[in-house]
Amino acid sequence: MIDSSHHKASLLEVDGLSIDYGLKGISSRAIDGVSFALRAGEAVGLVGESGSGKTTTAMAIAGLLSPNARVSSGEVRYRGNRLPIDDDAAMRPHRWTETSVVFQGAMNALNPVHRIVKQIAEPCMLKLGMSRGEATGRARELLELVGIPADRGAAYPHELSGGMRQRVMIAMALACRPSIVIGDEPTTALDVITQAQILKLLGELRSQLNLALILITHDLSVVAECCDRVMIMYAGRIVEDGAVSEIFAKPKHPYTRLLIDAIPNPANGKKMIRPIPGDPPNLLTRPSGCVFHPRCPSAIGICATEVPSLEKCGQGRVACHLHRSSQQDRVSVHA
Ligand SMILES: Nc1ncnc2c1ncn2[C@@H]1O[C@H](COP(=O)(O)OP(=O)(O)OP(=O)(O)O)[C@@H](O)[C@H]1O
Repeated sequence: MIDSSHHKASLLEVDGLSIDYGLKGISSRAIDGVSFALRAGEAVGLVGESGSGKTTTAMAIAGLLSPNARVSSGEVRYRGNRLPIDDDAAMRPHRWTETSVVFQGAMNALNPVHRIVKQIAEPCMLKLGMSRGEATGRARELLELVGIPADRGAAYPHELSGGMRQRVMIAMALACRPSIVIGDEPTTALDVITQAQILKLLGELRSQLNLALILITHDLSVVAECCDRVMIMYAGRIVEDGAVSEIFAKPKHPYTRLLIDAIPNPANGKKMIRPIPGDPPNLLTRPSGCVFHPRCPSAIGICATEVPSLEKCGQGRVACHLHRSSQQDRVSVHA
């Protein structure tokens, strides 16, 4: 369960959410008991290796789960109301109006045969009930908001640069006035300069519109730049959650520590991303106990047998036996 002190101020609550995917008759758990709360205007980074469940968590919130996904436990609440995330039709009125998504690779998401102004105007007509004229006016305003001159709206997607197309995707995501925007690796396909511009834009829009931002990334340095808070996922679970400043200064979970150590740092001559030793877990044959224990340099006996729950630790939360108060005494004795 999520911390009840968060409830009143929260815009979004994800509470004990577990999602399985069925594939060729086999069901595998993609996220397992994920719980967190998000406040209006907060920027949270969701970080973890490929397959850790970041996108599944995000798609559940946005009501965009794939048809073979099944919510096996838990719920998502928006402004205190339970969302029908496993019912595609019932989710329709909530989609894009409460939470919207900026995907990576805008070229795939945009329709190549329509002018961009039309593509931005479309959701305004469908979701906000605007006339074509009103929707076109709003689309032009949205283009200006994301730094594209309104007259460029007459262009087709292929006539724009990658950065401009990603700005169009952001404009589309804002079309129905959501209060939460999820960026799913929104800058991955872009060069570093354009990446910085897009992240800056997201930060500016966030404060201008009081948007809550969930930024999905493999890249902790992106999080350091634009988020207040970071949640680290491993094998479908949140293993650490806390303020960016605290987590970077003093990571608690050994996996977080390895992720931070892996960031290249030219200042100390570290030029390459250092991979984390061992293989990511196979979700069909999850290790017993803490799923990270086979790769964990600090594992102790209990880690192989008992699943650590995500517990409050300082200002944040961590799921690690080394940080349970009773274990801390034992560890300090042996240190
Ligand atoms: N539609 C699907 N059908 C079956 N399995 C899926 C589906 N989508 C995701 N999965 C599986 O669920 C697990 C979590 O995937 P998810 O995409 O949420 O992780 P992720 O952390 O976002 O990874 P990435 O960074 O690669 O996008 C993975 O094992 C993945 O293979």
